[in-house]
Amino acid sequence: MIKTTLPEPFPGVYWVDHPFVQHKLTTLRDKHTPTREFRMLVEELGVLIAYEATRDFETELVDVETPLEKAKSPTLKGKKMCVVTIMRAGNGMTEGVLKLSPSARVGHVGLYRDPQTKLPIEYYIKMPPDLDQRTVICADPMLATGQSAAAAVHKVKELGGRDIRFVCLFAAPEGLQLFREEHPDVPVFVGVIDSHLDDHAYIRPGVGDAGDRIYGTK
Ligand SMILES: O=P(O)(O)OC[C@H]1O[C@H](OP(=O)(O)OP(=O)(O)O)[C@H](O)[C@@H]1O
Ligand SMILES: O=c1cc[nH]c(=O)[nH]1
Ligand SMILES: [Mg+2]
Repeated sequence: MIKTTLPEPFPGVYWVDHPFVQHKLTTLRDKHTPTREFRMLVEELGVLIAYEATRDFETELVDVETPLEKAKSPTLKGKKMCVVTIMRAGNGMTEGVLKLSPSARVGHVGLYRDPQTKLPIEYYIKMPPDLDQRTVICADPMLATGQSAAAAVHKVKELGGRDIRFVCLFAAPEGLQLFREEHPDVPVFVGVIDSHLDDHAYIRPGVGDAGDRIYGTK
């Protein structure tokens, strides 16, 4: 199980309450934040949330020679990672997660929410073959009803994923509950848990449509 010092508002849900994270999330909320800054912040927050989601990775001591002397110093212990990006909006966060671990493999799950049913429709899947040997970090900035996140993780499991974590920026309590019921084995690392979902299943107060704001499509 994940060891962390973070406060837990729900079992298995870890709130990244760092002041810089909270500050950047507030800038994202602002409807006046332009596309360029929005995209940049989502990427930065991808680094910061993934930083907490990987806190329990093991290290081992190796020999290193500094300019002054020989020393033993920790390195990551053979942990192989795969970042699974939930398109489209997940791509913004994934860029950040990859800054932390540039050699990670990347899997893609293409989903969009049907505006009527609010259910996710799958349009693309591509995963590396050895998912069972990797720690999988699924990234999507928005967890609203939780249906997209749950469907993406079902797909990852179907294709071999075992050690899975979910990283997001904004979550609704309803979505977190659904996700944890479907995937009690998958911890969630979240920037903020908002108040509720509105009649269109948008997170309130939220940020609006994250994909549209990252890519300037509205
Ligand atoms: O928890 P849910 O109710 O399933 O909603 C969350 C999903 O909605 C958004 O994607 P969207 O369908 O807008 O697709 P996009 O990323 O292509 O904009 C978001 O990025 C999540 O994937
Ligand atoms: O609030 C929401 C809900 C789903 N998708 C978004 O981008 N925002
Ligand atoms: Mg969208």
